[in-house]
Amino acid sequence: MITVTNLNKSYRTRGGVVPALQDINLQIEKGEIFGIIGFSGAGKSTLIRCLNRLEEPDSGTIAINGKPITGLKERELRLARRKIGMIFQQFNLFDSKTVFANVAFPLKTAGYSKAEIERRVGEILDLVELGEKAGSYPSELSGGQKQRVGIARALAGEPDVLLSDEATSALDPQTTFSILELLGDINRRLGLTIVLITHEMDVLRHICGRAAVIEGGRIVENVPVDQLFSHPQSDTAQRFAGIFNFYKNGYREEPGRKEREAVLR
Ligand SMILES: Nc1ncnc2c1ncn2[C@@H]1O[C@H](COP(=O)(O)OP(=O)(O)OP(=O)(O)O)[C@@H](O)[C@H]1O
Repeated sequence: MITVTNLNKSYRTRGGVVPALQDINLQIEKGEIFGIIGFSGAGKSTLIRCLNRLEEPDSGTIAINGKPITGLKERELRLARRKIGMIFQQFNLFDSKTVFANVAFPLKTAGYSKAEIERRVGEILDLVELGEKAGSYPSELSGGQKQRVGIARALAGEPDVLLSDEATSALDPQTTFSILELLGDINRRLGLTIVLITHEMDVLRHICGRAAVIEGGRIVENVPVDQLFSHPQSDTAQRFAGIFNFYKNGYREEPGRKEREAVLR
């Protein structure tokens, strides 16, 4: 379970202080797939990056399975982060390393034995159906395959939580669907808690049970996804749901998916 209490975060820039998150309170249950939506600049990435302290909160607390993340010293934080996997829109793979070496990397730095690394990487590559690509380099893979490597690397250390920062935004609809299927499957098989930022209502509807809507650094809605579509309350949710329903009801031949996403950004 992830518990966020009274979280605040602002950025200090040359132009002044930018409040990015204000008084965030959130509870995400173990094994849940939890969505975060909001327009560009709303604070989604800041929130998800605070969960593993890639961004340092100004105040408030975050606990994962009862263990506080905030307040940990450097070394303890490094250990805690091993149980929090993360995947990114641009995959963030090492281009000069093979698929095997990319997935093995976090295990090596965590001090796993060579035999254990061989076993674990083999297992996890099979799980993401990339067993035959172990010796390939990222440049030899499709976008969907690269993201599968990203997922495998994030899962290698057997995390409790997977954070996904727009992991499917760079992928075509069919590949997006296959990555979502994979995440859903991993969630079911491993009981992994997944926190997922998305701009795509299709993604939210397909995989998330509950979602928070962020507006101007504040959570303005935190409800089951069905409710977000049927009874959107916030301005953001109404616009997301409205645009989604507009296209769903037979206007698909108008602008394409990319234009739709542009509208949502
Ligand atoms: N490193 C930074 N320095 C200064 N301001 C920042 C920084 N990162 C984010 N911000 C500001 O904080 C606010 C929230 O940004 P954040 O990236 O969390 O939004 P987002 O909802 O993830 O947006 P997007 O969908 O465009 O990625 C914005 O006003 C943004 O300009």
